[in-house]
Amino acid sequence: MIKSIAHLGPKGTYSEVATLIYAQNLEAQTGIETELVPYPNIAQTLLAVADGRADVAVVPVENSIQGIVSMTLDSLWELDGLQIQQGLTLPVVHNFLSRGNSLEGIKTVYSHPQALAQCQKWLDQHTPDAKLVAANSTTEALQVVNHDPTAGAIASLRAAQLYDLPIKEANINDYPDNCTRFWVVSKEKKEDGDYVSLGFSFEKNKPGVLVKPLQIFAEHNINLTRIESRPTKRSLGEYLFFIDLQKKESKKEVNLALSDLSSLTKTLKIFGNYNVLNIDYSQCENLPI
Ligand SMILES: O=C(O)C(=O)Cc1ccccc1
Repeated sequence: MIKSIAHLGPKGTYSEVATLIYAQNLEAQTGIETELVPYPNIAQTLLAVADGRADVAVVPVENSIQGIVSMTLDSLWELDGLQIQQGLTLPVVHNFLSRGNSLEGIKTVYSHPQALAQCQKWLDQHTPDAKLVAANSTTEALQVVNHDPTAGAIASLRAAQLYDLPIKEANINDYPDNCTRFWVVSKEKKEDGDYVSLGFSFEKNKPGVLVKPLQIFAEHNINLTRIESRPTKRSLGEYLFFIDLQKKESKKEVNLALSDLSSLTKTLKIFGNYNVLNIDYSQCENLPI
């Protein structure tokens, strides 16, 4: 039974928005109330599930403009036993919040690195001389912004409402249709779902080492929807590989491919079988304050 849900905080983050919607859907299905618990960064959010303090965690994993959230993949690899239960795709609409009178007076802009990067063109055009300060989340620095009229932040509509901060400019994304994929993670093993996410490492990275794994998926007619490499942190040039694949029609083929893959790799971790819920932006506008 899910009672405690960990998410990247403080309140008002896009992670909290995704978590609130997930919790609303869960409570509608089970009738059980849940408690949302904010954590200061993604690693601690996932650790809370790994060590049993929370039942599930909701963490960002990929953005349509900036790609992967590396801390999520790195933490999932390092923490054993975590399984993806569900994917959530959230439309992300960034706003520029500040108490300052004009954009010309802005000297510092705070936000999560992904949010800063997703609005880089807007920042270059409107606050070119401001110092950009990366924070653990879009809302970590809102107390500072609330007391310094030369400071601004990139954050959600919900954050503006929660911290009573004026929106100087709304929807400053560099590209329309900005979406972030979140994973709902717990210790429960799940066998069904249209998607599978996995990670693997080799004894030694040598030329062509990736050819055989890719051949295995091709021979089993399996569609890979994402492939990423991440440093092993052991030595420069040594990589881990993360793959998302679609399992829709070929559950048997996927299981055969994963069996073939396990004989090629030093470590193979299946992070889960899951489905993805696409959240409509209208669901983000009427959340409880
Ligand atoms: O910091 C937040 O609000 C998060 O939830 C991480 C994030 C940052 C930017 C886009 C999507 C998620």
